[in-house]
Amino acid sequence: MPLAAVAQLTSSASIAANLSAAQSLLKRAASAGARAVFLPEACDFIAPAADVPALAASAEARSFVAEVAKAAKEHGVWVSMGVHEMGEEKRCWNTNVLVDAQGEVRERYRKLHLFDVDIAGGLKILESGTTIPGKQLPAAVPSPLGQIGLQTCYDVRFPEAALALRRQGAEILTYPSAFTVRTGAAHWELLLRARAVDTQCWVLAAAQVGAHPGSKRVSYGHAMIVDPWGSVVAQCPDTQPYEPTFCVADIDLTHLSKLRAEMPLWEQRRTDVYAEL
Ligand SMILES: O=C(O)CNC(=O)[C@H](CS)NC(=O)CCC(=O)C(=O)O
Repeated sequence: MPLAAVAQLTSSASIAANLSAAQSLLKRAASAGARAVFLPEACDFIAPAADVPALAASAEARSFVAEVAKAAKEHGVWVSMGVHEMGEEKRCWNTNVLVDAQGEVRERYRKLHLFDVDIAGGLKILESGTTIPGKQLPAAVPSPLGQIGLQTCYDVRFPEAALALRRQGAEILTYPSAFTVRTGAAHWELLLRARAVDTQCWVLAAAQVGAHPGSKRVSYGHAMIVDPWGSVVAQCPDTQPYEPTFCVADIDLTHLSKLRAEMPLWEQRRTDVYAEL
């Protein structure tokens, strides 16, 4: 059974430092036997909104995916990574890039749902200030682990997208994330387990953790792997000081097929009564 590694780390505004953290995680995960490594959202950099356009346009940011892809090839692992992809008018796409073990980009998913919230108690983030929303939901990508459906962070709150991915074949859903501490404490595990149970998919959720140097942001962490029954089968430690780390699980598709046969949700939907989502 193929082993998946799901990472947890603390990105800063230094793209070079973040690249070296990613490279070393790939090396460690590959030597632990992982066939694929899942890096969090914004693993190229996390910086104050005002600095995002210049950082995203920098040479280091533009070569980040190619450098990680080189490491993927060197270590023979697939990689999913969340990065800033420079777009138009000083805004970027928030993209989950999937690279195969030959270092070839297999898919780029641009985050559909942007985190524009103003929650009483202080949490105000306007992701659309720096980010262009994606327009497409690419089909799941066949991989040695199974069919991978790409999502990102806040997307986990929109079950329609997860159901659409399952409908066209996903067996694994990825949610590279940088959840806030407040919303994470309330909803992170609940949402990930709910999406696993709704779709009967494996859920791989890499996460940013802790205080990001050079920015006011603090991320919730708790990177985890949820099986299609909704059990949390692996989780990264929450002990401080945070170090780049990963958790692993065997991605068992026999377990998934058995579950889908025992509880055939997709044959039981009453789309004669309500609209298919
Ligand atoms: O902006 C970057 O550099 C990286 N992107 C993020 O951190 C994004 C947008 S601000 N974070 C989330 O979507 C958190 C969602 C969340 O916390 C929730 O749904 O509760």
